[in-house]
Amino acid sequence: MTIPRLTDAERDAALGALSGWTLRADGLAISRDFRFADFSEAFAFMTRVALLAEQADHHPEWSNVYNGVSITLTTHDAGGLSHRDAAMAEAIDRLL
Ligand SMILES: C[C@H](O)[C@H](O)[C@H]1CNC2=NC(N)=NC(=O)C2=N1
Repeated sequence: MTIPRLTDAERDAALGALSGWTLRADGLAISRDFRFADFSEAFAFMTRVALLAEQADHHPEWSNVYNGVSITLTTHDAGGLSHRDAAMAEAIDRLL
């Protein structure tokens, strides 16, 4: 399935509406690092993100070390950022 990439203006608007997310140097992904009290809280968050991802059929690139979770969002089907990344970032932030 082909999904359109955000234009530079759309990307800047999307980033402006998010807090804590940064654009990767190549402009093709956004990332945010999360920190929790302990592993249990971090993994509970990951579980909730996983359920969101399945619902949206849009999946994060992520890693976890103890109480930290790093998430990168990009749209493989678009070869860069799409509205799906912005929507997923907003949905993830609403879990906090
Ligand atoms: C077939 C299925 O809809 C696609 O492969 C979905 C699944 N999850 C996805 N997740 C992400 N991050 N990008 C995609 O392009 C993507 N595509």
